[in-house]
Amino acid sequence: MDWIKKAGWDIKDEDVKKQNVLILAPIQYGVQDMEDFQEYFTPKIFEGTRQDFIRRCKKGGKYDGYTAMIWNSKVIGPLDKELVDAMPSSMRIIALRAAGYDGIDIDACAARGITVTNTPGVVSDATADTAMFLILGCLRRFSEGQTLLRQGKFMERLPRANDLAAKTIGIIGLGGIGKAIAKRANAFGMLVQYYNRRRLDIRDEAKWNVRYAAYDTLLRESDVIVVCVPLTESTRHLLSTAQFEKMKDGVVVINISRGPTIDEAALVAALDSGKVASAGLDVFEFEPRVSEGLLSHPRCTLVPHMGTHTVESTKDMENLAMRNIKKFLLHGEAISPVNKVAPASSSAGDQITDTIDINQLNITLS
Ligand SMILES: O=CC(=O)O
Repeated sequence: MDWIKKAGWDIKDEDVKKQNVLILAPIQYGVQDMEDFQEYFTPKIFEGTRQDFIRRCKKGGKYDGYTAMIWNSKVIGPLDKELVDAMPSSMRIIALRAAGYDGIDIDACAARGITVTNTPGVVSDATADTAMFLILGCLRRFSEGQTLLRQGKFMERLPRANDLAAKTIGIIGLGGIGKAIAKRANAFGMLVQYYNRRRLDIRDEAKWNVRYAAYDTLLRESDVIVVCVPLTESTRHLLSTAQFEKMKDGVVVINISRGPTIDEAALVAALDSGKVASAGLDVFEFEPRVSEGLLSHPRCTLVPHMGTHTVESTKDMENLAMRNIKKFLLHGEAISPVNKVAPASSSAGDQITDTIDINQLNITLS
Protein backbone atom coordinates (compact mmCIF):
# COMPACT_ATOMS: atom_id res chain seq x y z
CA MET A 1 0.00 0.00 0.00
CA ASP A 2 1.51 3.23 -1.20
CA TRP A 3 0.42 5.36 1.69
CA ILE A 4 2.27 3.12 4.14
CA LYS A 5 5.53 3.66 2.28
CA LYS A 6 4.85 7.40 2.06
CA ALA A 7 4.14 7.60 5.79
CA GLY A 8 7.43 5.86 6.50
CA TRP A 9 5.77 3.05 8.47
CA ASP A 10 7.84 0.07 9.41
CA ILE A 11 5.15 -2.42 8.43
CA LYS A 12 4.64 -4.78 5.50
CA ASP A 13 1.54 -4.50 3.28
CA GLU A 14 0.45 -8.04 4.03
CA ASP A 15 0.68 -7.41 7.78
CA VAL A 16 -1.67 -4.42 7.82
CA LYS A 17 -4.70 -6.67 7.84
CA LYS A 18 -3.41 -8.71 10.77
CA GLN A 19 -3.12 -5.73 13.13
CA ASN A 20 -4.07 -6.04 16.77
CA VAL A 21 -6.41 -3.20 17.69
CA LEU A 22 -6.56 -2.34 21.37
CA ILE A 23 -10.06 -1.59 22.63
CA LEU A 24 -10.64 0.17 25.93
CA ALA A 25 -14.00 -1.18 27.16
CA PRO A 26 -15.79 -3.72 24.94
CA ILE A 27 -17.94 -2.68 21.98
CA GLN A 28 -21.50 -3.02 23.27
CA TYR A 29 -23.87 -2.28 20.42
CA GLY A 30 -21.81 -2.02 17.22
CA VAL A 31 -21.88 -5.81 16.96
CA GLN A 32 -22.50 -5.98 13.19
CA ASP A 33 -19.66 -3.58 12.36
CA MET A 34 -17.47 -5.49 14.80
CA GLU A 35 -18.01 -8.68 12.79
CA ASP A 36 -16.75 -6.88 9.67
CA PHE A 37 -13.90 -5.28 11.65
CA GLN A 38 -12.76 -8.69 12.89
CA GLU A 39 -12.35 -9.89 9.33
CA TYR A 40 -9.56 -7.34 8.98
CA PHE A 41 -8.11 -6.83 12.44
CA THR A 42 -7.82 -8.58 15.78
CA PRO A 43 -9.53 -6.67 18.59
CA LYS A 44 -7.88 -7.00 22.01
CA ILE A 45 -9.84 -5.74 24.99
CA PHE A 46 -7.85 -3.90 27.65
CA GLU A 47 -8.57 -4.75 31.26
CA GLY A 48 -6.63 -3.24 34.13
CA THR A 49 -5.53 0.01 35.72
CA ARG A 50 -3.82 3.07 34.25
CA GLN A 51 -0.51 1.79 35.62
CA ASP A 52 -1.09 -1.62 33.96
CA PHE A 53 -1.76 0.22 30.70
CA ILE A 54 1.45 2.26 30.94
CA ARG A 55 3.48 -0.84 31.82
CA ARG A 56 2.13 -2.77 28.83
CA CYS A 57 2.86 0.18 26.51
CA LYS A 58 6.55 0.30 27.45
CA LYS A 59 9.15 -0.83 24.90
CA GLY A 60 9.24 -4.60 24.84
CA GLY A 61 5.82 -4.65 26.54
CA LYS A 62 2.59 -6.35 25.53
CA TYR A 63 1.52 -3.56 23.14
CA ASP A 64 4.70 -3.38 21.10
CA GLY A 65 3.72 -3.22 17.43
CA TYR A 66 0.10 -2.14 18.09
CA THR A 67 -0.92 0.58 15.61
CA ALA A 68 -4.51 1.41 16.55
CA MET A 69 -6.69 1.85 19.60
CA ILE A 70 -10.34 2.63 20.35
CA TRP A 71 -10.30 4.97 23.32
CA ASN A 72 -12.77 5.39 26.17
CA SER A 73 -11.88 8.08 28.71
CA LYS A 74 -13.96 6.43 31.43
CA VAL A 75 -11.61 3.44 31.64
CA ILE A 76 -8.21 4.85 32.64
CA GLY A 77 -8.73 8.60 32.86
CA PRO A 78 -7.60 11.35 30.50
CA LEU A 79 -5.37 10.71 27.52
CA ASP A 80 -2.80 13.22 28.76
CA LYS A 81 0.86 13.69 27.91
CA GLU A 82 1.89 10.99 30.39
CA LEU A 83 -0.12 8.40 28.48
CA VAL A 84 0.79 9.74 25.04
CA ASP A 85 4.49 9.60 25.96
CA ALA A 86 4.04 6.01 27.11
CA MET A 87 2.39 4.86 23.84
CA PRO A 88 4.31 2.28 21.81
CA SER A 89 6.20 3.94 18.94
CA SER A 90 4.10 1.84 16.52
CA MET A 91 0.81 3.59 17.57
CA ARG A 92 -0.70 5.53 14.61
CA ILE A 93 -4.39 6.13 15.32
CA ILE A 94 -6.55 6.58 18.40
CA ALA A 95 -10.28 6.58 17.69
CA LEU A 96 -12.45 8.21 20.35
CA ARG A 97 -16.03 7.09 20.82
CA ALA A 98 -17.14 10.60 21.72
CA ALA A 99 -17.59 13.93 20.00
CA GLY A 100 -15.79 15.96 22.68
CA TYR A 101 -12.03 15.62 22.88
CA ASP A 102 -11.19 17.76 25.89
CA GLY A 103 -9.11 15.55 28.16
CA ILE A 104 -7.23 14.27 25.10
CA ASP A 105 -3.86 15.86 24.43
CA ILE A 106 -4.28 15.93 20.66
CA ASP A 107 -1.18 18.09 20.12
CA ALA A 108 0.99 15.59 21.98
CA CYS A 109 -0.61 12.85 19.84
CA ALA A 110 0.13 14.78 16.63
CA ALA A 111 3.72 15.35 17.73
CA ARG A 112 4.03 11.57 18.17
CA GLY A 113 2.54 10.98 14.72
CA ILE A 114 -0.75 9.69 16.15
CA THR A 115 -3.99 10.66 14.38
CA VAL A 116 -6.94 11.18 16.74
CA THR A 117 -10.52 10.83 15.49
CA ASN A 118 -13.84 11.68 17.15
CA THR A 119 -17.52 11.01 16.39
CA PRO A 120 -19.17 14.28 15.32
CA GLY A 121 -22.64 14.27 13.82
CA VAL A 122 -23.84 10.98 15.27
CA VAL A 123 -24.29 12.52 18.73
CA SER A 124 -26.31 15.55 17.63
CA ASP A 125 -29.87 14.23 17.87
CA ALA A 126 -29.56 12.56 21.26
CA THR A 127 -27.79 15.59 22.73
CA ALA A 128 -30.38 17.97 21.30
CA ASP A 129 -33.17 15.82 22.76
CA THR A 130 -31.45 16.16 26.14
CA ALA A 131 -31.38 19.95 25.73
CA MET A 132 -35.12 19.99 25.02
CA PHE A 133 -35.79 17.85 28.11
CA LEU A 134 -33.81 20.32 30.22
CA ILE A 135 -35.59 23.33 28.67
CA LEU A 136 -38.99 21.74 29.32
CA GLY A 137 -37.95 20.77 32.85
CA CYS A 138 -37.02 24.37 33.61
CA LEU A 139 -39.56 26.49 31.71
CA ARG A 140 -42.54 24.23 32.39
CA ARG A 141 -41.35 23.54 35.97
CA PHE A 142 -41.77 19.81 35.34
CA SER A 143 -38.78 19.00 37.56
CA GLU A 144 -40.22 20.97 40.47
CA GLY A 145 -43.57 19.25 39.95
CA GLN A 146 -41.93 15.83 39.94
CA THR A 147 -40.04 16.57 43.16
CA LEU A 148 -43.24 17.73 44.89
CA LEU A 149 -45.11 14.66 43.68
CA ARG A 150 -42.40 12.32 44.99
CA GLN A 151 -42.53 14.13 48.33
CA GLY A 152 -46.27 13.38 48.50
CA LYS A 153 -47.17 17.06 48.08
CA PHE A 154 -48.68 16.77 44.60
CA MET A 155 -48.86 20.32 43.09
CA GLU A 156 -48.71 22.18 46.36
CA ARG A 157 -47.85 25.89 45.90
CA LEU A 158 -46.18 25.33 42.53
CA PRO A 159 -46.18 28.69 40.70
CA ARG A 160 -47.47 28.74 37.11
CA ALA A 161 -44.87 27.71 34.56
CA ASN A 162 -44.15 29.21 31.12
CA ASP A 163 -44.73 27.97 27.58
CA LEU A 164 -41.83 27.54 25.18
CA ALA A 165 -43.71 29.09 22.25
CA ALA A 166 -42.72 32.68 21.46
CA LYS A 167 -39.76 32.58 23.87
CA THR A 168 -36.36 33.54 22.45
CA ILE A 169 -33.69 30.89 22.70
CA GLY A 170 -30.04 31.92 22.30
CA ILE A 171 -27.77 29.12 21.15
CA ILE A 172 -24.07 29.71 21.78
CA GLY A 173 -22.33 27.60 19.15
CA LEU A 174 -24.37 26.57 16.11
CA GLY A 175 -22.47 23.41 15.16
CA GLY A 176 -24.14 20.03 14.58
CA ILE A 177 -25.69 19.88 18.05
CA GLY A 178 -26.69 23.56 18.03
CA LYS A 179 -28.48 23.08 14.70
CA ALA A 180 -30.32 20.00 16.00
CA ILE A 181 -31.49 22.10 18.96
CA ALA A 182 -32.53 24.94 16.63
CA LYS A 183 -34.66 22.49 14.63
CA ARG A 184 -36.43 21.26 17.77
CA ALA A 185 -36.80 24.74 19.27
CA ASN A 186 -38.41 25.94 16.03
CA ALA A 187 -40.86 23.04 16.22
CA PHE A 188 -41.82 24.24 19.71
CA GLY A 189 -42.50 27.73 18.31
CA MET A 190 -39.44 29.36 19.86
CA LEU A 191 -37.55 32.20 18.16
CA VAL A 192 -34.00 31.08 17.61
CA GLN A 193 -30.95 33.33 17.70
CA TYR A 194 -27.36 32.11 17.76
CA TYR A 195 -23.82 33.26 18.26
CA ASN A 196 -20.90 31.73 16.38
CA ARG A 197 -17.40 32.92 15.77
CA ARG A 198 -18.12 32.42 12.08
CA ARG A 199 -21.56 33.52 11.00
CA LEU A 200 -23.53 31.08 8.83
CA ASP A 201 -24.24 32.16 5.28
CA ILE A 202 -27.64 33.64 4.66
CA ARG A 203 -29.04 30.50 2.98
CA ASP A 204 -28.08 28.37 5.98
CA GLU A 205 -29.64 30.89 8.36
CA ALA A 206 -32.85 30.63 6.37
CA LYS A 207 -32.63 26.82 6.25
CA TRP A 208 -32.29 26.53 10.05
CA ASN A 209 -34.60 29.49 10.67
CA VAL A 210 -32.06 31.18 12.94
CA ARG A 211 -30.99 34.80 13.39
CA TYR A 212 -27.39 35.77 14.11
CA ALA A 213 -26.77 37.86 17.25
CA ALA A 214 -23.60 39.41 18.62
CA TYR A 215 -22.54 37.66 21.83
CA ASP A 216 -23.66 40.45 24.19
CA THR A 217 -26.96 40.85 22.31
CA LEU A 218 -27.62 37.13 22.69
CA LEU A 219 -26.93 37.37 26.43
CA ARG A 220 -29.17 40.44 26.82
CA GLU A 221 -32.07 39.33 24.65
CA SER A 222 -32.59 35.60 25.22
CA ASP A 223 -35.14 33.98 27.53
CA VAL A 224 -33.29 30.68 27.35
CA ILE A 225 -29.53 30.41 26.77
CA VAL A 226 -28.00 27.11 25.69
CA VAL A 227 -24.25 26.44 25.70
CA CYS A 228 -23.21 24.20 22.80
CA VAL A 229 -19.47 24.79 22.40
CA PRO A 230 -16.59 22.38 22.84
CA LEU A 231 -14.39 22.99 25.88
CA THR A 232 -11.18 24.80 24.99
CA GLU A 233 -9.10 27.37 26.86
CA SER A 234 -11.16 30.13 25.20
CA THR A 235 -14.53 28.62 26.14
CA ARG A 236 -13.69 27.83 29.80
CA HIS A 237 -16.04 29.95 31.98
CA LEU A 238 -17.72 31.35 28.88
CA LEU A 239 -20.56 32.18 31.27
CA SER A 240 -19.50 33.72 34.56
CA THR A 241 -20.62 36.61 36.80
CA ALA A 242 -20.10 39.32 34.17
CA GLN A 243 -22.13 37.40 31.58
CA PHE A 244 -24.93 36.50 34.03
CA GLU A 245 -25.25 40.21 34.91
CA LYS A 246 -25.94 41.04 31.26
CA MET A 247 -28.77 38.49 30.99
CA LYS A 248 -32.51 39.13 31.37
CA ASP A 249 -33.87 38.75 34.89
CA GLY A 250 -35.37 35.27 35.15
CA VAL A 251 -33.34 33.77 32.28
CA VAL A 252 -33.07 29.97 31.90
CA VAL A 253 -29.54 28.60 31.42
CA ILE A 254 -28.91 25.21 29.81
CA ASN A 255 -25.62 23.35 29.39
CA ILE A 256 -25.23 20.18 27.33
CA SER A 257 -21.63 20.79 26.24
CA ARG A 258 -18.95 20.51 28.92
CA GLY A 259 -19.29 21.61 32.55
CA PRO A 260 -16.33 24.01 32.76
CA THR A 261 -17.84 26.27 30.05
CA ILE A 262 -19.94 27.65 32.92
CA ASP A 263 -18.48 29.00 36.16
CA GLU A 264 -20.56 26.82 38.49
CA ALA A 265 -20.06 28.99 41.62
CA ALA A 266 -21.21 32.05 39.64
CA LEU A 267 -24.22 30.11 38.38
CA VAL A 268 -25.23 29.10 41.92
CA ALA A 269 -24.94 32.77 43.00
CA ALA A 270 -27.07 33.86 40.03
CA LEU A 271 -29.68 31.21 40.88
CA ASP A 272 -29.72 32.31 44.53
CA SER A 273 -30.18 35.96 43.57
CA GLY A 274 -33.00 35.04 41.16
CA LYS A 275 -31.15 36.52 38.17
CA VAL A 276 -31.20 33.05 36.68
CA ALA A 277 -34.66 31.56 37.23
CA SER A 278 -33.59 28.00 36.56
CA ALA A 279 -30.77 25.93 35.13
CA GLY A 280 -30.90 22.70 33.16
CA LEU A 281 -27.59 20.87 33.26
CA ASP A 282 -26.33 17.63 31.77
CA VAL A 283 -22.69 18.47 32.51
CA PHE A 284 -20.89 19.85 35.57
CA GLU A 285 -17.69 21.74 36.20
CA PHE A 286 -16.21 19.11 38.53
CA GLU A 287 -17.99 16.05 37.18
CA PRO A 288 -18.91 13.58 38.67
CA ARG A 289 -19.04 15.93 41.69
CA VAL A 290 -21.98 18.32 41.54
CA SER A 291 -22.08 21.56 43.59
CA GLU A 292 -24.34 21.33 46.65
CA GLY A 293 -25.82 24.67 45.57
CA LEU A 294 -27.15 23.02 42.40
CA LEU A 295 -28.24 19.75 44.01
CA SER A 296 -30.28 21.52 46.66
CA HIS A 297 -31.74 24.09 44.29
CA PRO A 298 -35.42 23.32 43.62
CA ARG A 299 -35.42 25.05 40.22
CA CYS A 300 -32.55 23.07 38.69
CA THR A 301 -33.16 20.21 36.28
CA LEU A 302 -30.10 18.00 36.52
CA VAL A 303 -29.08 14.81 34.71
CA PRO A 304 -25.74 12.96 35.02
CA HIS A 305 -24.08 13.56 31.61
CA MET A 306 -26.67 11.53 29.70
CA GLY A 307 -26.56 13.53 26.45
CA THR A 308 -25.49 10.55 24.31
CA HIS A 309 -26.49 7.80 26.73
CA THR A 310 -28.71 5.93 24.30
CA VAL A 311 -28.35 2.56 22.58
CA GLU A 312 -28.57 4.20 19.14
CA SER A 313 -25.94 6.89 19.77
CA THR A 314 -23.58 4.45 21.47
CA LYS A 315 -23.89 2.10 18.51
CA ASP A 316 -23.24 4.92 16.03
CA MET A 317 -20.23 6.17 18.02
CA GLU A 318 -18.76 2.66 18.26
CA ASN A 319 -19.30 2.06 14.54
CA LEU A 320 -17.73 5.37 13.53
CA ALA A 321 -14.70 4.65 15.73
CA MET A 322 -14.23 1.25 14.02
CA ARG A 323 -14.76 2.75 10.55
CA ASN A 324 -12.19 5.46 11.28
CA ILE A 325 -9.61 2.82 12.13
CA LYS A 326 -10.47 0.59 9.18
CA LYS A 327 -10.28 3.44 6.67
CA PHE A 328 -7.07 4.74 8.21
CA LEU A 329 -5.26 1.39 8.33
CA LEU A 330 -6.37 0.36 4.85
CA HIS A 331 -6.25 3.70 3.03
CA GLY A 332 -4.12 6.01 5.17
CA GLU A 333 -6.85 8.50 5.84
CA ALA A 334 -9.44 8.71 8.63
CA ILE A 335 -13.10 9.79 8.29
CA SER A 336 -13.24 12.34 11.12
CA PRO A 337 -9.75 13.29 12.31
CA VAL A 338 -9.37 16.09 14.87
CA ASN A 339 -5.64 16.65 14.51
CA LYS A 340 -3.40 16.88 11.51
CA VAL A 341 -0.41 14.62 11.76
CA ALA A 342 2.69 15.78 9.95
CA PRO A 343 4.29 13.37 7.45
CA ALA A 344 7.00 11.17 8.94
CA SER A 345 9.77 13.55 7.80
CA SER A 346 8.55 16.70 9.56
CA SER A 347 7.71 17.38 13.22
CA ALA A 348 4.52 18.21 15.12
CA GLY A 349 1.08 18.54 13.53
CA ASP A 350 -1.74 21.05 13.96
CA GLN A 351 -5.27 20.85 15.18
CA ILE A 352 -7.90 20.65 12.46
CA THR A 353 -10.48 23.37 13.02
CA ASP A 354 -12.21 23.74 9.73
CA THR A 355 -13.90 20.52 8.76
CA ILE A 356 -16.26 19.39 11.51
CA ASP A 357 -19.26 21.25 12.79
CA ILE A 358 -18.90 21.26 16.55
CA ASN A 359 -15.15 21.58 16.41
CA GLN A 360 -15.34 24.66 14.22
CA LEU A 361 -16.23 26.74 17.21
CA ASN A 362 -13.38 28.44 18.88
CA ILE A 363 -15.07 31.36 20.47
CA THR A 364 -12.87 34.26 21.46
CA LEU A 365 -14.44 36.25 24.24
CA SER A 366 -14.32 39.98 24.00
O1 LIG B 1 -20.25 13.85 25.91
C1 LIG B 1 -20.37 13.18 24.94
C2 LIG B 1 -19.50 13.23 23.77
O2 LIG B 1 -18.51 14.00 23.80
O3 LIG B 1 -19.76 12.51 22.81
